[in-house]
Amino acid sequence: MTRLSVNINKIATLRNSRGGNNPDLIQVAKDCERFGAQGITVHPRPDERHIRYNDVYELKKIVTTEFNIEGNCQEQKFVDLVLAVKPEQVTLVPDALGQITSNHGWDTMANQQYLKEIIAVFKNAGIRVSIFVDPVVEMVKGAATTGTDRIELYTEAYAHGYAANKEAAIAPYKEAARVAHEAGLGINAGHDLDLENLKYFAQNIPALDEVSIGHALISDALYYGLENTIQMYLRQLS
Ligand SMILES: CC(=O)[C@@H](O)[C@H](O)COP(=O)(O)O
Ligand SMILES: NCC(=O)COP(=O)(O)O
Repeated sequence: MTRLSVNINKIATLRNSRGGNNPDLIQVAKDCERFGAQGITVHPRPDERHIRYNDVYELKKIVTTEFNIEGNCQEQKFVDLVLAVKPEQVTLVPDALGQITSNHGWDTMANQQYLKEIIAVFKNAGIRVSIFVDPVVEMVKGAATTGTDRIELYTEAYAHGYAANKEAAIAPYKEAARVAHEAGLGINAGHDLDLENLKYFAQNIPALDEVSIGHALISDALYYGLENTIQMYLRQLS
């Protein structure tokens, strides 16, 4: 069954907006797990716009499901953080500094040697590695040469195309997932997944190990409450 990892970046966004500790990120993470989340995901960015590096150390003390840290491994501070915290999983995302959010996967062909080296560093530390890729067969094949344990399919294109033509939107992801599964790669997915598009995605990607969902889930929680929202998302995966 596909695991739901709740990305709590936007809880930190709200907290930081007033300078105090409300909402309490650590308590929210505990409650997300109590409400049924099967993982906690954070994405500490160099500008610490939401998740701060210190949050990651504090979260490590309390996360009891799976802790997934996403970020750009080309930043040494990120590498040092992950090796110090040793989460269950690190997801490598090739973000540039000024991006408003993550908006592309790795070029696994052009970065093959670099990825091989940095992935080995994390795997030698006992950390499962996932790398963020677009649903492009060549990029998935390139990922399979890097030693990564999993890929995370970048699902923005699917989410944006879903309403107009869900069959067309899912097609590249089905092919990318087929190639990944045949290559022995685990399959994660994330970005802009929500209550409308999640079930269809999971139904069409049978080997899907994990989805990490944040922006839409936290937004939905404003209306439905966090406990109810997490269970609504879990029902889309059951
Ligand atoms: C990698 C990805 O698609 C998201 O997990 C990303 O972490 C979202 O980052 P923001 O919450 O900063 O938009
Ligand atoms: N890896 C995707 C993630 O963690 C959350 O992305 P989003 O749901 O905030 O778009």
